Amino acid sequence: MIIIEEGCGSFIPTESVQEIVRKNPEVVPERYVRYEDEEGGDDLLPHLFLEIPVIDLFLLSSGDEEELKKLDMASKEWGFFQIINHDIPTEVLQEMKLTAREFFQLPLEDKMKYFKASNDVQGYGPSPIVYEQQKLDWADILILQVYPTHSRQEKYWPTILPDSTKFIEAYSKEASRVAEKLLAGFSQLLGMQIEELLKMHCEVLQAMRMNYYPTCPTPEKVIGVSPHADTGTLTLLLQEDDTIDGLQVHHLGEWVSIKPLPNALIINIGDVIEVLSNGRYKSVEHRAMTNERKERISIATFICPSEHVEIEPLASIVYEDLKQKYKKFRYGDYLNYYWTRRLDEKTPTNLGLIKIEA
Ligand SMILES: O=C(O)CCC(=O)C(=O)O
Ligand SMILES: [Fe+2]
Repeated sequence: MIIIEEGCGSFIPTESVQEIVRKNPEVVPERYVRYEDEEGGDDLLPHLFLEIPVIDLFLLSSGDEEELKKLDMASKEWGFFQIINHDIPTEVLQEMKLTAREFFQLPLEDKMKYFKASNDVQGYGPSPIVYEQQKLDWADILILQVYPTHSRQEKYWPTILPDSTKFIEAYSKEASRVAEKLLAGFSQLLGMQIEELLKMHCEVLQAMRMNYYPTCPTPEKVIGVSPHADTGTLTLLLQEDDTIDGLQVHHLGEWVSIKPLPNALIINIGDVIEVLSNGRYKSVEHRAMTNERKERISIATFICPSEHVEIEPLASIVYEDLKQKYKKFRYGDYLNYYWTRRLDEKTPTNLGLIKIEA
């Protein structure tokens, strides 16, 4: 069965996009069509192919001043950057990519064993929605909470693939090591002790979202992942195939396509850093597009504070800026708000809740 039964929870069931394409690769159902004309509305096609800043993680974590400056600039001007010299073994990256690919290649009935309950965020399925008539994303996803280990919902881990747990854990451990180095860099930039930003998280919540974007006969009419900003502290993005474009970042009023360097990780700043820094650093809106030729797989790792942690702009920065630009919020409440927003809202309203208007 492809149409998932109505559950009692808050997410509304929709169909697997991969199945829609498998059954009829030529037709895009109406609910996925965002733009009727071939030009894709006013903003569909990116006009710019720019390279986002590249940061050498080895230099950054050795205390190199220039690299720290680059991190500052990238976080102010882009909210996105790539890291090289992250020291994650190539086979760990390869095995993670393979796990994601093998999972989505499973027959539907096997993937359905991991289908998310309607009141869960974790699990397999299309992008979750909470409004009946909204437009849908052209993607299927698998979300797993990885750390802390007691927060895992093991029923969603694709153990049908014998080594998947080992591979997901190996990659996640590396991702968390990389994140700690970046957090140390941000601590310095924000005028804190080197460990302070990490400590502020209490227990780091680390989740993984594997995104599968099937090919689409009319890619100019659909969106793989709707424009959004990530709610957490940092996101680390691994692309399965560096040669397939898809990620676009909103930069200087335009959508810019991001081309990852081979073996680099793409990092973006989430709302937590935007708020802590009183808006100096930006949690930038981004989206993913599809194409006609080849499906695309990406693996996002979200680094977030514990739900009970309260986030507000750092006093020292507010003092310098003479104005507090965001209200204090509890991270868990913010997360709940995020999951109940509409997918097809054009601009992220998630900060609307906490931004103090000028
Ligand atoms: O697939 C991508 O490139 C972006 C995915 C993304 O933004 C997300 O999972 O939050
Ligand atoms: Fe994202």
